Amino acid sequence: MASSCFLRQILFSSLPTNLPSRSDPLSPPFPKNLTCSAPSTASLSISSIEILTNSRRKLSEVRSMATEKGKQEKKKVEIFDTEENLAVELAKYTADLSDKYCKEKGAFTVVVSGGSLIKSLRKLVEVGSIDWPRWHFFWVDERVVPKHHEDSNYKLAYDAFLSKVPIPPGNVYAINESLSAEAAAEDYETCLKHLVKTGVLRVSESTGFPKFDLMLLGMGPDGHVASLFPGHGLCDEKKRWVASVTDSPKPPSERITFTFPVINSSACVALVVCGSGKAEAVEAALKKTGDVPAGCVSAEEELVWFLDKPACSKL
Ligand SMILES: O=C1O[C@H](COP(=O)(O)O)[C@@H](O)[C@H](O)[C@H]1O
Repeated sequence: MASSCFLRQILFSSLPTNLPSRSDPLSPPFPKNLTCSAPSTASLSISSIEILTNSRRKLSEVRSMATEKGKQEKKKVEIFDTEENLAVELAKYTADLSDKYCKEKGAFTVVVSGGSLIKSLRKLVEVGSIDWPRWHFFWVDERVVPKHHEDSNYKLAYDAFLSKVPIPPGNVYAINESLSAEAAAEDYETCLKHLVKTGVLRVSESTGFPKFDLMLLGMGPDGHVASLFPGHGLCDEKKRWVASVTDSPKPPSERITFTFPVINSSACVALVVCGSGKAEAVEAALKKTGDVPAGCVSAEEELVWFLDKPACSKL
């Protein structure tokens, strides 16, 4: 396949001259002082990115350098001609992982964000072979609003997805929105700890944080993931599994969010980003032209960026 492919290589260590550099005045005003609290074994040093094109899509694959433990995490960037194609491939990717984990361990633990990701999951409900009763469904972040509120990530997922598939209600872990943000975060963390004890949720051997099978994440135009915003101190959280936010720059201000150590202990992470409005943040995350939370995301086994063409227009 590679022979019929267009191949382009970008070396992260020496950026192409036609692309804005870190100090370029046209670069987005992303903070430069963000540090990530990824577990030590997930600390990565990206060496290069290869972009391959076939008739249907571009496929780029980033191989990270070895982690401290010598294990190689696989990074891929998949670029699709249209959001429709992206949605089809995202459904296949998720269904394949569901199949693998349901066979291997009898359950599939899946985490979703809110936002535009949910629309891109629409093709999943059409996949006939998924063993839905074995799914356990979580949110990487949630707004502290009633479940019927327009801002609720639960409502978004329920209306578009959960109401259409037979995941047992007992396997859907929504937050207790009657609590304060702080108490709701504690409550969710307690729930995760209980699921670890009962064997529903495994724990990463290298980090001690819960290890979800798949995390499906969106990214905001400012490069935020979950409710971890650029320059916010929570990006540095090292101990808590779930944290509260009371000063979210994007309304509503009260939220709860998984922390980076939890996100980055996942077996697989799919970062799904569409639209030209996010191209600068994609560039910042992948080419390190700015410090954005999305650039701190990693996975223990595989991280895949699903991008449409407008979102990768600055790569
Ligand atoms: O506030 C949030 O925003 C992000 C990104 O949303 P998008 O609509 O720009 O894709 C989302 O991933 C997060 O879950 C949500 O709470």
